[in-house]
Amino acid sequence: MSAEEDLIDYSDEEIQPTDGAAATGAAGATNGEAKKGDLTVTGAGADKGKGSYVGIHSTSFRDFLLKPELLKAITDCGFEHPSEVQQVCIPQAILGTDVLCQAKSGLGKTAVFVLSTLQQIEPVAGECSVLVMCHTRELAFQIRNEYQRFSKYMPEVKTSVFYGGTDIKENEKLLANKETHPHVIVATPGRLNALVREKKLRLGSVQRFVLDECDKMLDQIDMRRDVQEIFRATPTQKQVMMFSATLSQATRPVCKKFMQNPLEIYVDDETKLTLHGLQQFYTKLSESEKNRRLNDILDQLNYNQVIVFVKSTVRATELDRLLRECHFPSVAVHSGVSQEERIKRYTDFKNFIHRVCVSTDVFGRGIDIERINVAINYDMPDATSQQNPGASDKDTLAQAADTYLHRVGRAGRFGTKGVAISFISTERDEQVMKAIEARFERKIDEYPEGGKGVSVKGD
Ligand SMILES: Nc1ncnc2c1ncn2[C@@H]1O[C@H](COP(=O)(O)OP(=O)(O)OP(=O)(O)O)[C@@H](O)[C@H]1O
Repeated sequence: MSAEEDLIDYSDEEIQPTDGAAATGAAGATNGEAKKGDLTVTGAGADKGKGSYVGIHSTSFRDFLLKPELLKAITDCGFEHPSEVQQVCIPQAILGTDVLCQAKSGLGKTAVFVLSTLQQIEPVAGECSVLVMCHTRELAFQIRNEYQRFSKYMPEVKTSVFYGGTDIKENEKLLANKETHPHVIVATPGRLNALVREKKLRLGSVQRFVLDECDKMLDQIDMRRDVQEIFRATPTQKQVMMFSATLSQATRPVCKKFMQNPLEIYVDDETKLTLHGLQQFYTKLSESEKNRRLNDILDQLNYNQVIVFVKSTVRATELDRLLRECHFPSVAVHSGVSQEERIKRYTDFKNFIHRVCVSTDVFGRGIDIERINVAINYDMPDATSQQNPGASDKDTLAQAADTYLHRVGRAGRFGTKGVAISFISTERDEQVMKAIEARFERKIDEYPEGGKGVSVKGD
């Protein structure tokens, strides 16, 4: 049977919606629509008032009535006030309500599910009750670290991360021993599914099922198949939460098939998806001018850390080599290096050992490195029809615009200042840029000669 034939056609699949959430948090909740800043909130518990969001207006994390252990960890992390998305989601999520959430990049979606799952957790030895999945290994690693940060004062809670490219035997060893068996598992779907299929991991105790970057995970057919298989191995009664900065009208019903009466949060006005603190530019040039221009920009801008996106692993390796030859403290992260080395490079970059990271789309979503204040599209994103057989040009351009939004969102996180610069060298690049401008109703300016007036720092 060919791989294609083997695929489950999702539209024919009957996913059993969970009903646990309906029985708990959503019980008695009314459905309606409300506004909270840039967010449109519908579904469970959204409409406790007319025309405005009248959930808990929390100016402090204390208002959520979280466990003291969590509040202490939140203070240690330096979080003072919950962000808009946290204000909207956390009060419902800690009640067990299903959540489908779109919110701008870098505004704290991770803490929504990390805090709300830790708030509800009652760890039992040898049982996993929280399952979080995302699309890349580095992101899984990062999310696990967030769990560790926030569960600092909950030593009884064990968290593990499982992803491909590492020795599966090590995962199996952890799972075979009640003493080391995690209560929270963060994983990429391929490895997780392998563990489930081999019966090394049993998911009968899962109470919370989280998908980060859910559109990416469900739009990609092979990943969706793994996610579905894993979903089916978990109990019917559970809380399901999904998150992304991009959630198209087409993807929303797919996500909702996994849920029961969810709280839905969308940024329906796409113009509100771009980050306020981020200045966006393009620069026109030929392919052969790219290296020189990158050098100039890196010399001109007073950056903290820079991420440079390229379209292939070969180009990432080459560009990184070139930058290091020019004495820029650069590192490359892509799927062409061993997994151990990839995580090492990610960690080194996060720890400021390198200032420039050349990457493929492996780092295009979710990766949170607060000192990145410049994002450069050395190669413009473009979802080709090869990657999306049958997709229309309109759809591939929309996907490229999504990729752009996620990539540039690596700079200017949590309201900080940042700069994004895109290299436009082909007609297709121009088309993609036009699609981005149209979609987000934002004119992107030409990068000024010598970087004049472009400021990347908060002063
Ligand atoms: N309430 C808060 N106060 C201060 N910092 C916060 C708060 N919430 C989150 N942060 C920080 O903001 C940064 C971005 O958060 P996070 O990575 O969760 O964003 P995100 O919404 O998942 O973005 P993306 O869509 O890019 O994945 C992180 O460094 C996080 O620690």
